[in-house]
Amino acid sequence: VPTTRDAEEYDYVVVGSGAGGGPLACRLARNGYKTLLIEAGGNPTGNVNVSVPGYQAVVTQDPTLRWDIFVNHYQDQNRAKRDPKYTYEVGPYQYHVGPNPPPGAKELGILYPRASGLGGCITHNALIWILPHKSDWNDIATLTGDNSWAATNMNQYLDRVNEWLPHAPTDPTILLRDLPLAQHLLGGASAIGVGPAPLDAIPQLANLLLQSPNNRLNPARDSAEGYFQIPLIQKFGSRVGVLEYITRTVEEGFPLTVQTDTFVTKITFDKSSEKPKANGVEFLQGEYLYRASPLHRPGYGRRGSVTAKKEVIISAGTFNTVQLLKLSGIGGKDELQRFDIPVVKDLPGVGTNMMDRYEIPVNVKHPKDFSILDGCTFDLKDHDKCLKQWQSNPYILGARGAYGTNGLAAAMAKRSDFATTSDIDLYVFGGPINFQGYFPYWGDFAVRDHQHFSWYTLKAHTKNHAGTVELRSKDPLDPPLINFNYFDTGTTAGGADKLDVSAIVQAIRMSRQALSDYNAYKILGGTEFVEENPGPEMQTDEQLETYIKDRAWGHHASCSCPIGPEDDPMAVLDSEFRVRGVDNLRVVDASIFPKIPGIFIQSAIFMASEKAADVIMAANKEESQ
Ligand SMILES: Cc1cc2nc3c(=O)[nH]c(=O)nc-3n(C[C@H](O)[C@H](O)[C@H](O)COP(=O)(O)OP(=O)(O)OC[C@H]3O[C@@H](n4cnc5c(N)ncnc54)[C@H](O)[C@@H]3O)c2cc1C
Repeated sequence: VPTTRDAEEYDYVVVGSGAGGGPLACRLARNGYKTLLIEAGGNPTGNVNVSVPGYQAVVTQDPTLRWDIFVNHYQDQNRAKRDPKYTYEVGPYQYHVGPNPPPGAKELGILYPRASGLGGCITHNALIWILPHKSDWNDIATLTGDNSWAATNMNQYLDRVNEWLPHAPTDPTILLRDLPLAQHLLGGASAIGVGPAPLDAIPQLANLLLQSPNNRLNPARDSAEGYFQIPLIQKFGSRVGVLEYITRTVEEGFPLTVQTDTFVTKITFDKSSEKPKANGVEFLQGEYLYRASPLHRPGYGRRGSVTAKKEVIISAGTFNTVQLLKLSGIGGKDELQRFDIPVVKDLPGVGTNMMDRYEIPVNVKHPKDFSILDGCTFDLKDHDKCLKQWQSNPYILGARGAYGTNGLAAAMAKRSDFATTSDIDLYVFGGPINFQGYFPYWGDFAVRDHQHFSWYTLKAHTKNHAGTVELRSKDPLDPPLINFNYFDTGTTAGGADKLDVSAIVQAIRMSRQALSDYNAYKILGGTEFVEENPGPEMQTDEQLETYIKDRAWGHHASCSCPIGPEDDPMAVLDSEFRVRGVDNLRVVDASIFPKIPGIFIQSAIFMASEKAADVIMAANKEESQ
């Protein structure tokens, strides 16, 4: 394959167009810098799967977007197999989930959904928009001594995000037309201590659901317990995010070049001076090149490379940024030498410190369907009446029906008894789905019938930071080896694992309280239900801890290239996103955080991305003076 060097010269080359890279590339271009945004995936503009909030689960199955990445929650595969989501490969991109695999099936682990396409995981995520806590930023300022990370200063970056990102809660009337669903939501309100009297329940619930979990005017917002409807990244009930911002930036004529279907394989360095200087990237061009894509075909891809006059910025996400740095010679030297990769900079922290949240459901089943889902087939086919309704009412949110929501109707926010700061650390979402975590075709499973309701917990401010991302091979198209090292196999100092699991036990008990309080609103006519998971037999702390440790999952992987202080040998980045020990190379994505931020992570990444743009432009101005 001939090697071509791109004739164009760009100021900045940004690799990866998700939450980190997309907004950054747009901001640089909008300030006049010639920017190249390189994205491994294609351009999903016009893909209805992406636009419909109600498809948030099934879009993760879209073969044109998805990367099937499998991870280990536990390295001990026998322990890992206690999770019914444990998956085996039985043929190319064909899977067996759960026990009793057929002979010859290959162990894979637990599916970790990732999207590859313009907009990254923002094109397939659950749309939930919850702002970080002040402590997330103040802790970085304290750790690094760089006060520009202080929460008071970070506020301006939220304002910048708000310039391009629409977000709003769903119209509560969509939810409240289904009285048994409303009955469950009232149970949740009651469990968190704000349940209205049964006779006045619906108008009061509507009022409760108008409250925002993001109220910036409330100084006590970070520790405020309560009951909220969930803001989504959407406009008139359609997903709007990074993809649209990138498209607009190009259409408006800013100097942004977007190169999709281009997989970056290596960062190149000028090694003529003592400190290596990043000066470009090498790539392969073609669709679905990464082996994690179910549409991958072996043996193609056109080689190329491009130069960056000023800087290269890596935003390939928590797993792929690590892989790319290591393949380019930046990582722990022992690992690099094992794969015969010349060491550019020995940085042992690359691919360590990885964090995630823990999530777990309580699922119940009713004998009758939830009426909000009548006619919803979640399959993009002509018979999908909910899709018709969504398509016929493009400008009236309340008229778009169930697909104008992401299916997670409301959440209880709580500070657990095991939190070590004043911030809330539990979000417990309720919705008419059977959500049990991620495995191949989990989206189809979650909506296969319309009789399930789940209270599903997201544990924030988790303490485990023992996750790692390591090379599996020297081949850039091979997904890396990802170990989260959950609970007692991870961070245990100070009883960290126990604090995490105990908070989740408390959340399960709160979910059950909500299910019990459902009965106080029988006036709304909901039927009885059966608890399927964890199941009524699971009552003691020990039983619930086992259920959690066996089945918990996460989807906010982060912190694998952490910012840190100069004297910390495991810090990968300085407080200005610069990779230590080399010039002209930064990282801007979910991997940069020293600690996992907030409750939902996209808002924190967007804000960091806007900050990075500021920092990069300021450095450039300084240099040219
Ligand atoms: C199923 C799911 C639901 C979620 N729901 C929510 C939610 O509701 N709210 C929330 O706040 N967060 C949510 N998240 C998390 C959030 O979407 C991610 O944390 C965030 O998108 C990560 O941003 P990033 O920039 O680090 O990486 P990504 O968004 O993953 O972007 C990385 C991009 O880099 C590209 N890339 C990778 N390697 C290369 C390479 N070598 N060359 C070129 N390009 C490359 C990828 O194709 C991808 O487009 C969800 C995540 C998942 C998986």
